[in-house]
Amino acid sequence: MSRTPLFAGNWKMHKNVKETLEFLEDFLPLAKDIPSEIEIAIFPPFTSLYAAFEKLKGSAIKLGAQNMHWEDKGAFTGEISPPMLKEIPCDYVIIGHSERRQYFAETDDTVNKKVKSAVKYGIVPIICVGESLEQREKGETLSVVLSQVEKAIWEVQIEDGGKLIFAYEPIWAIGTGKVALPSDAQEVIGAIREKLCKLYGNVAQDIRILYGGSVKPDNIKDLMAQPDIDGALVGGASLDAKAFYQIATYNRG
Ligand SMILES: O=C(CO)COP(=O)(O)O
Repeated sequence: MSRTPLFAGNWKMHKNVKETLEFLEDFLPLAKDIPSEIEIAIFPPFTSLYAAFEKLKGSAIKLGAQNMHWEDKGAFTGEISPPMLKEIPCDYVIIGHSERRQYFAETDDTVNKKVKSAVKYGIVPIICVGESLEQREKGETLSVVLSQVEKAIWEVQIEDGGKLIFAYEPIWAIGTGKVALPSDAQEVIGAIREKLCKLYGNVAQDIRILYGGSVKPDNIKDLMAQPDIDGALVGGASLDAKAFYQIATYNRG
């Protein structure tokens, strides 16, 4: 079993090119100190990706995009294709973030198309799933999340667990300061892993599953203590170099 902890910074619609470079000026010297058995990735807006790539040369920090189209080219005004991300190059792409499902009409079907396309192009998708507050209060969390998982990877074949990453992000925990209880996050993430084991067999033991939703330096340690949580997809706190560094080095004293 090999699941390298991953701390992924989803910057959302924050940081232009100048601000991206300023962040990296601060973060790169700190990151030198992060042990190699921990992986860090940042997800700037599309317009900052290439500048980030240039600045990251020679460092171990990975780069990803926040979304993409599933087709490789065509008349899709405003969209970005997988080969365009490969060209930068991006290692990862976030697929199906709840903000895209909520505000940009992303469905389980388009998520599935994007996951298939990412796997085909060798960009590792970070597939986001998570329930709303209403669904949690109605006791529907596991059925909602497991259905999202199953539909996202419908007819997706993988030969090793490194090809897919999931992020469990309860919608009510995103940007609210209300982090999930580590035991609740473990319950859902453990159930996701069980589902993946049924679908993929042993390979699923190598699929990383992250937690996301109000992750901060002061709550990461308890989350990482859970057996199935393999890292975090961090929003707000990843915009600050010091806070993101503190999250990645959570196990120091
Ligand atoms: O949506 C998130 C990461 O994708 C989480 O955002 P916050 O960490 O700001 O709650």
